[in-house]
Amino acid sequence: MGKMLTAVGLMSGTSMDGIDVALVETDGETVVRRGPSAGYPYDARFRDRLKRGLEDARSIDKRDERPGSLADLERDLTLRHAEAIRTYLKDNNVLPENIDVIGFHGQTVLHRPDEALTVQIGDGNLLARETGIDVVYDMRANDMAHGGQGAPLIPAYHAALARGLSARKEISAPVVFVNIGGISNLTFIGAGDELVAYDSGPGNTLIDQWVEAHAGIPYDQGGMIASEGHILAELADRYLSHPFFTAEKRRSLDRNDFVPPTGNEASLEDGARTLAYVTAAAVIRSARHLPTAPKTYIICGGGRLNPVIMRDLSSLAEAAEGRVVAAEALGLNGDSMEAEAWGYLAVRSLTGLPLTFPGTTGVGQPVSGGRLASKPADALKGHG
Ligand SMILES: Nc1ncnc2c1ncn2[C@@H]1O[C@H](COP(=O)(O)OP(=O)(O)OP(=O)(O)O)[C@@H](O)[C@H]1O
Ligand SMILES: CC(=O)N[C@H]1[C@@H]2OC[C@@H](O2)[C@@H](O)[C@@H]1O[C@H](C)C(=O)O
Repeated sequence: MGKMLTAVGLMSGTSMDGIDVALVETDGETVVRRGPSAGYPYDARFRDRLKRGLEDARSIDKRDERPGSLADLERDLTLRHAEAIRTYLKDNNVLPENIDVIGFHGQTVLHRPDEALTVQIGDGNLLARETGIDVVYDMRANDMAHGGQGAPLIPAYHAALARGLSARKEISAPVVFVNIGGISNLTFIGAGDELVAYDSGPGNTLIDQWVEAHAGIPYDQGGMIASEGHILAELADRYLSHPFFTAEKRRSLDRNDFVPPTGNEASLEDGARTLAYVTAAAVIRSARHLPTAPKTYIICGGGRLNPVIMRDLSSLAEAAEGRVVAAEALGLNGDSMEAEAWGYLAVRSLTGLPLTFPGTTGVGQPVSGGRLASKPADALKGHG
């Protein structure tokens, strides 16, 4: 076993709902301990600023450009991450000097894999100065520079978790991890640790945008709105016949690749119901491109908290002899898994281990990645 490091991962995902923080102890291969985790939600005003940031990012053609509001937003986003770290460490009685590295995802504001362009805002150097901890950030860029899609990156961590689960009797192989965040992605672990992963379709973003526009709320909590509606077959078919599902090659998704229905296409309830179905059916449809049909689907991400999505997923998976389990049923944490992954990947980056593989992002050969921002030489900064 290599040198054991303690890493804290920070994730601000495509749902733009807040910052997830989690701790892992790892040598970059084996995850020895998963520590405490926490979520720090963004307030509505900051979410609106992030949404404006996505608009401003549309004009970027070089990844270090920061047009419009983006420079200010990057700074404020980073300061919010620093605050999240401080609160997390204090609440969990962890001293900053006991953390070897922070894995910092930042916020994706633009993702155009066909143009080899992916932009995550987040200032690693500022975060290192603010926290007094080394930071590994910008972990998608090197994959793209080597011909990969730049996403998904979590599969290496899923593979490490799967190694720890292999003895569990309730799991039949092959296993697939499904992350239902803003966008959904899946990681298939086949015989001999074969790793195949890709984005699988819209996750919660369409539902979130729909209920925000029609009910002024950020998401359909507990699927309550969807459970009052009916699936509109024609609308569902329109989403599920998108060329994304039938294309020869798997590609990673940008938040704006799928757009919500227009206002008069459905009632609030029928829209939410149909989009929940689309989320589930997109996963199963994308799973058709896997080498063999999965027997166990392990569900992570916020979408697992929507029972309407989970019921649809279960019945669609059962029809193909698969079984759906939430991450918690296996002792995993479906909310903090991405943050854990970013901590794990930061340690892999420090040790030069690959973050991505031909089977996960389409990169030509396994590559490492990430940039290191070292903590200030004069050790810990005060927080004033
Ligand atoms: N209790 C709940 N009931 C229904 N849906 C929920 C619940 N809690 C969270 N969600 C959904 O999950 C979303 C957040 O999921 P998650 O935090 O996994 O996304 P993310 O990390 O931002 O996305 P990505 O994985 O695409 O980067 C919310 O926007 C919401 O739609
Ligand atoms: C470009 C980008 O930020 N992509 C995200 C997004 O959210 C889910 C899906 O699309 C996945 O490809 C990725 O995040 C996960 C955590 C990943 O890279 O593994």
